[in-house]
Amino acid sequence: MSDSRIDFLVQPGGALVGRLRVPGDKSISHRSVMLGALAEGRTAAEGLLEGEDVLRTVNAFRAMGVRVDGPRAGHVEIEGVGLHGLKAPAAPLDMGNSGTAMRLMAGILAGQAFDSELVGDPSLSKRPMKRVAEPLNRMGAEIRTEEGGRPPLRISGGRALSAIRYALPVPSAQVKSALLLAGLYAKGETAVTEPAPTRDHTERMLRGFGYAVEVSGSTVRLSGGGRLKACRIDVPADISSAAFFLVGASIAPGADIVLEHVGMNPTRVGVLTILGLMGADIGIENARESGGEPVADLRVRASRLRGIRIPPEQVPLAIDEFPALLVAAACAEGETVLSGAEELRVKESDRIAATAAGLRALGIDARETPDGMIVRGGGAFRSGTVESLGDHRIAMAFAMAGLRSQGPITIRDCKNVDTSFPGFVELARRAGLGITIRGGR
Ligand SMILES: O=C(O)C1=C[C@@H](OP(=O)(O)O)[C@@H](O)[C@H](O)C1
Ligand SMILES: C=C(OP(=O)(O)O)C(=O)O
Repeated sequence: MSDSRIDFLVQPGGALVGRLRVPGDKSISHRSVMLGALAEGRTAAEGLLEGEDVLRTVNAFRAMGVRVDGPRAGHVEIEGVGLHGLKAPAAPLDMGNSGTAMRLMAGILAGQAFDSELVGDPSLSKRPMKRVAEPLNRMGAEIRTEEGGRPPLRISGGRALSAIRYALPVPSAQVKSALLLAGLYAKGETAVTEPAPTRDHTERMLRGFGYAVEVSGSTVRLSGGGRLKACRIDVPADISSAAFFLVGASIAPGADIVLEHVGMNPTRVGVLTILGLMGADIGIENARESGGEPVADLRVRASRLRGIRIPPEQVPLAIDEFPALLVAAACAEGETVLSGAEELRVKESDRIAATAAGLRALGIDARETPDGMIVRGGGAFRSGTVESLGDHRIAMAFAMAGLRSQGPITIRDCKNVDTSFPGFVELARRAGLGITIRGGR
């Protein structure tokens, strides 16, 4: 987590070939550590993501007295302290770049007997937190934000929480999860209704830890006062990390890769649906169930993509994949229209603005709209420099553009790739991308 900047330099051409496994799912990894810490007994997980975001979650629990062995080579063991066994941290808990860590931790900390504070890096410090603070305060928590609902979050302990029924104003698995986690500490039944399906890893994993969770239609319910029992977890490869290779192999002439053990949770496969509509050639092999989550190997071969109107209902199911999908759109014949995706403006960067600017820097006709983008594709990228704005997904998406570029591409400020995908450069290079790291500015 050094301050030195790095850039990526990507040479034009190449193809992606071979078999590879991308690192563990970030959403599932955060939740494994959180529920493992709050459970009774020793939880063991395999395939955990050792990205900086997840390490922030690990360190936060260590600072609250939880023993965590590892992670090493994806293996971690957590000595759970039970729902009421956390200790007051001596200093603010630093969630780094991670929105998931900050919002889910807010739900957990709202139910503790001690005061706490959640802080983040400059990117996280700009992101909206009222979306969790407001409903948690309605449950009886006392969470104060900075001006404009931004971090830090100052959480007063010792409040008795009562369950609420809450309709999420925006589709957000992070807000849903924060409320469910606070609901473990609340008197009565917490009910969260979503306007559209979002990732359901919290619901699945709570059940894996022996906690009763009821799902009917778009509403999730649980009652406070139960216990979590330690379990074993197998974390699948992250489909959001696989997405870069799904796009890269689709746009690179001659590409043929297999991505192994990819998480195929139905609330996460929007990227496959959207690429499928664009004409991508993705085969699903060896579909199986592993530790409560569906997984499969994905075989991807180069294909001619066509522009589409992205169905708005797919947006929450592919929410982190749009930087990569829009790079694919730039290589597709005709126009691609993304709408209903205003949430992209409040991620690690404004991903609509950052992706449109990056595409234009590489000679592509990309027009921003308030809630999406219109991209005219079909040609190749030209040589240029893309500002990632410190956003890991912007950096990795534009690295793949090199596969269809007429000249080298420089991508600036890429060190945050380590938040979600440590080893990206090595893995991409081994698969055939001409990518190197430059000590930046
Ligand atoms: O719950 C999660 O693990 C996540 C939910 C999504 O955020 P929102 O809930 O803000 O949409 C996603 O963008 C993020 O990368 C991970
Ligand atoms: C939005 C993301 O993560 P987070 O909200 O956890 O920072 C992401 O990984 O793309």
